[in-house]
Amino acid sequence: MPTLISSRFLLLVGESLHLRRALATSRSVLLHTSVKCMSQVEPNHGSLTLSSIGFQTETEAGNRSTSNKVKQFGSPSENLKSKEKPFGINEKKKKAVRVVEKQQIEFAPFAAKSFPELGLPHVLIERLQKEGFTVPTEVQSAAVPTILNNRDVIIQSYTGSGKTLAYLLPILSVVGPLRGKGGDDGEENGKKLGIEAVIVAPSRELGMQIVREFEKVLGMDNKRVVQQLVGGANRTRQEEALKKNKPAIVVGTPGRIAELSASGKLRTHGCRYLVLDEVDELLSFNFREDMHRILEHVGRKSNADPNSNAGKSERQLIMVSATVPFSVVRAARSWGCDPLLVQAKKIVPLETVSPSEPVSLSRSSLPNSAVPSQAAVESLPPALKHYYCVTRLQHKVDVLRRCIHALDAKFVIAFMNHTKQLKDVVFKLEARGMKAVELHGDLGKLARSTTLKKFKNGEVRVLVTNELSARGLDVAECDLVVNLDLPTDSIHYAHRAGRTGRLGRNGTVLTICEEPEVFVVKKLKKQLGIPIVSCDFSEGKLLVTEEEETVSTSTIS
Ligand SMILES: Nc1ncnc2c1ncn2[C@@H]1O[C@H](COP(=O)(O)OP(=O)(O)OP(=O)(O)O)[C@@H](O)[C@H]1O
Repeated sequence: MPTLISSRFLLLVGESLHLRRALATSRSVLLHTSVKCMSQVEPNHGSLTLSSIGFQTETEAGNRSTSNKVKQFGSPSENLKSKEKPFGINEKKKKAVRVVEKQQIEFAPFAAKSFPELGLPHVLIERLQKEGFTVPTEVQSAAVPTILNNRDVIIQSYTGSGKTLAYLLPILSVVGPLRGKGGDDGEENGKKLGIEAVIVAPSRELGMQIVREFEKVLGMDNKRVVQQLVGGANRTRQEEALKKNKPAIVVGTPGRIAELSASGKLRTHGCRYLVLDEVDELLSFNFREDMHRILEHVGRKSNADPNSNAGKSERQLIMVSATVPFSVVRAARSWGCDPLLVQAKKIVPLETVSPSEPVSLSRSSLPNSAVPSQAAVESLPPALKHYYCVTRLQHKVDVLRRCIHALDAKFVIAFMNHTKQLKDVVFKLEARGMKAVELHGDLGKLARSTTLKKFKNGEVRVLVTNELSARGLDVAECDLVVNLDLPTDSIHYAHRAGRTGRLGRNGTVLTICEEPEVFVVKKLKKQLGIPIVSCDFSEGKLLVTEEEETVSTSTIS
């Protein structure tokens, strides 16, 4: 039975962060369970500065816990101070979190111009430079120091804004061969510590992409520090690799991680970081059981007395997505410890987020509203152009082809809702001399990765796919996304659209629909707060036909 504890009561009695964590972790709150105390939120404290939450540079970065094996970076006096406090956040800083007044966040490191400003270890910065990463994105500027300061977070920022590095860098600052001076050497009294970071992603593709991002930063020599545990791959081989390589970081899908954990082949009780990437998807009904196991076991000491606070979760919880409905906020409050919401230029305590002010794209709060939510816009890359074109069902592929020619798009992702129809579209495009390929969950693992490779290296121009590719797929060059079928809601629209315009690039999104579906597009337009302009294609050009816009003829470059 869930134990319901009033957050107001907790705050009134002035419990320590440590106690809050213990209470939070001792609750047996089911995913999606509505926790009553959540309605009793603190008054709005406004945004926080990084310094007010204790942001420090490499020489100061704090430790999470006295019992945690990770040592401090930096000065001994700072270390000593931190050791006296649970979770490395001293009382002063804790207070600052509680009483901070509304204030604009305009100064560094939100606008950090280089990675060294974020307090990362030197050796890690060198690796980043080698890989061509020199300037952090805004969300990285906000998230890296916050995570380094041991805070539980939800990271919300638009698609393609670099959220993966935003959590990967602070983890690699502490775990593995690129860690800072005081980081964890992966051993205690000569014994290997085991898994120190678990990263969960909702699909194999996304899991593998995250592994590639880790490998990019780690470099070839250190690849074995991270291991993928995705479903569909050979489980025995994964178990053998776990035994042989003793990775410090695993990245996988909920099913496989939960399976290996239940069989005792994956020991994560001492784990320090739990990352839930695309968290809103992970908290969906499909993953409920596996996620429950993961949340209950990762970073939880197996021999801890359930009635005692000692040995309770020391893990740091990091939740990530471009779309954060209120269910995620609720889950973070239940499973995390005083979590912060980290966005590109803003950090606020989660307590200040209420259901009526969604973080972004809350299904429940944006039904028929004519007023776009500012937060909703934050899920989409700012440089995207959105169009829709009305046609008959049988002409959709023809419109797609004409659009590709008009925009001279080179890397096109076309979304449909049903797997069966993908083949037909591929066939029609190929028949008209346009290289296309289908990608969906019914393909085997090998076929899926071969298909993706072909698309990424430009062998095929159009990837015809379904919702599988809507989240996380990172093809920098993708310049056009087409909805051949309407997405089910604004969340799905945002994730599909986010496959283009990545990291500040230009991109176009075209929704091809039939006349009776136009009202859905108009609804999406309102919910997202973006112009989705009616268009047509003629003589190799895109013609804007929206009445309320100035009717103009334009070629989009
Ligand atoms: N600071 C940076 N400088 C240059 N490239 C970067 C930087 N940060 C991230 N990237 C690159 O940008 C691309 C997009 O990053 P990433 O996939 O993490 O975005 P995202 O916000 O997680 O997107 P989505 O929400 O769609 O999953 C990746 O190829 C990544 O390597």
